[in-house]
Amino acid sequence: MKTELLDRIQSPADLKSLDRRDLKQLADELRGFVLDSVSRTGGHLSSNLGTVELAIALHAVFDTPHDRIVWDVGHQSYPHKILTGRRAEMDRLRQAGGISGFPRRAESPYDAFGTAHSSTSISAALGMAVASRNAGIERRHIAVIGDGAMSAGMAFEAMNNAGVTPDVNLLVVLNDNDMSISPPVGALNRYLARLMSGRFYAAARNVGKAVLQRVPPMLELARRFEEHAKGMVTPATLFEELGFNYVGPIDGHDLDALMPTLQNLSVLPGPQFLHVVTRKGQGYKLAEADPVLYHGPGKFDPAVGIQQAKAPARRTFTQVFGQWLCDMAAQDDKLVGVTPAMREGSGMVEFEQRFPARYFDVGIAEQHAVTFAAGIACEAHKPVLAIYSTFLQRGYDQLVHDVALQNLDVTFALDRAGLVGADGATHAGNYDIAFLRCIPNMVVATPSDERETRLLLSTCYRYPGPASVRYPRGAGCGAEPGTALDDVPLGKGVVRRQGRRVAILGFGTLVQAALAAAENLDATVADMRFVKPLDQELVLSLAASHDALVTLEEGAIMGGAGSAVTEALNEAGITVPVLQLGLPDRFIDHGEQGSLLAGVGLDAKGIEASIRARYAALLEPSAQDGQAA
Ligand SMILES: Cc1ncc(C[n+]2csc(CCOP(=O)(O)OP(=O)(O)O)c2C)c(N)n1
Ligand SMILES: CC(=O)[C@@H](O)[C@H](O)COP(=O)(O)O
Ligand SMILES: [Mg+2]
Repeated sequence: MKTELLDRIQSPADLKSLDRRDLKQLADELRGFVLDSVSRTGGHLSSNLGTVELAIALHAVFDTPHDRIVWDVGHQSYPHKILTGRRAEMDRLRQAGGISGFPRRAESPYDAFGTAHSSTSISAALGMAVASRNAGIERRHIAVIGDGAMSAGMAFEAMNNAGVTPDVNLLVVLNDNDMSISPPVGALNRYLARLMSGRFYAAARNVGKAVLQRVPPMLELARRFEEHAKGMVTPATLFEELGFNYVGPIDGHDLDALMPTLQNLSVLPGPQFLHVVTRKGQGYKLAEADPVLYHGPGKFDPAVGIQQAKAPARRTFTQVFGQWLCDMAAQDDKLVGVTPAMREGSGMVEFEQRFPARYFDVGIAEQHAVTFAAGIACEAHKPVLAIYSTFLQRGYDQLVHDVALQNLDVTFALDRAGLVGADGATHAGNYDIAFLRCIPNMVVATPSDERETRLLLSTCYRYPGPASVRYPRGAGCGAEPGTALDDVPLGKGVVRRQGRRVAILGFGTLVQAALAAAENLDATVADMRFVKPLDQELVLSLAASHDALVTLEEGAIMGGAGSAVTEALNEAGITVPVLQLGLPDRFIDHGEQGSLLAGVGLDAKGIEASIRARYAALLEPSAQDGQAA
């Protein structure tokens, strides 16, 4: 692959000397490089193929890193990373010790704001703009936000605030590719489509001209209001009504349109809004045709594209959930499925096809999703909200205030619980056990394998209040989930292996590693199934029949399932040594999921080692066996 011009780019300063023709060639080279490099590492592809020209134009026009570019979500920031001195590091993208798949302040001065959860860019850029203004610093602040991310509450809140904040150097670039991960949903999306249609295009072009003439934004707005009142022009865009100067839509792959428009906007004060139209997967035919499949692929050969695996892979927990959802929906017509923009990731494709009237993709709107589910539950329907653990963090107040406080019957299917691997700390679902178990009325279930996942989903679904079932990213141990919709007694665990001296109380899929470790230790292993209600009886009986306990969970130790066990023992006035194993009090970077778990001592070997280290005296064979004899 030819990279003659790309080879000359060490930093964005090198872009300044390239003429328009060179920049276009650079775009071709950069796009080829992105495709080649993502096909070798895996990562987010379609979105990055769409931001090549935008990244070039922004860095060519603005004075980065003095000027701030804030990429929303940041999954589309690879061209930016490559242009800002990280080309050589793309080989280790999202791998342990390598660079992140998202912008990170610690990684580069060009990464103005750390992201990965969506719709934060306008708030962050506005905050920076206000700080710069107050400090008297001449600086531009640019938020680049996708049409999917634009649909979230935070983006609207920020626009609402920015539109009346005087004298801020803020430019919002809406990167509109008419796609979220899956096809976009919602009224804003429809509105954007109308904006792109001919009816609005002429009006938008006029606004563009007005901007270029440097008419002060508010005056311009007032003028158009007046004209509109007289029925002379088409209506102002929503963004203008919110106090922004709206320019566009322009072709985001056309440097001849992008460069002069950005240059003009770069000297205008006040909130500016540029609407660019791009294509997800641009330049790679297979991704253009199927941007969903190429949103976040693993490694593949670009010459042939993503291939179906020959041998059927082990079932993922997501698939187990998706199948359960369809089966339960077939049995119970009150079941309603809700996803905040994660249809594929949450395993709801088949559910949507089979039960379209009961499927709701509410957009990137976790807060709304939770309260929407609460409303459905008020009317005696049974919502199942499928949500990644990390994204439920967005809907915490809604969970407490709208669902739990009213004891509403909402089932939370929490995918990606625990360490997720390549996406890293931003996406790790490490906190849900701790933040859910402290909420009154909540049930918190932690299945240990695929079969248990199905059982606990049915159990929580039938529980007439708020209940959550958490399961990790990827495949389980291969336990056949079956087709039944049986449930299990609420708040009761089961002993999986009877041993002596030490009892391991496992919460979730680490029970499998505990069983392996227990063989060498001759320890007892209990699959606790529920963090809440906790099986107090089982905890107390294990404490009475063993010298020491170990709690095990793929979640933050602080406040987690282990804490629930120690609280129960304290309450009963029982003193027994308890070793709490789980995730430490630090953020864990990206890497391969299994290695990350091993790195924090949560594989079978690490669990055995921790238990031996803590209970060395207890496990000393001669001393104990001698006593026993
Ligand atoms: C709060 C939150 N919810 C969900 C996601 C998952 N997610 C990542 S990218 C994405 C789609 C974003 O669409 P858009 O902003 O239009 O960007 P595009 O991929 O089209 O470039 C979603 C839903 C997320 N990162 N953060
Ligand atoms: C950027 C983002 O939030 C998603 O694209 C996420 O990376 C998907 O993760 P999964 O691959 O686990 O579905
Ligand atoms: Mg989009």
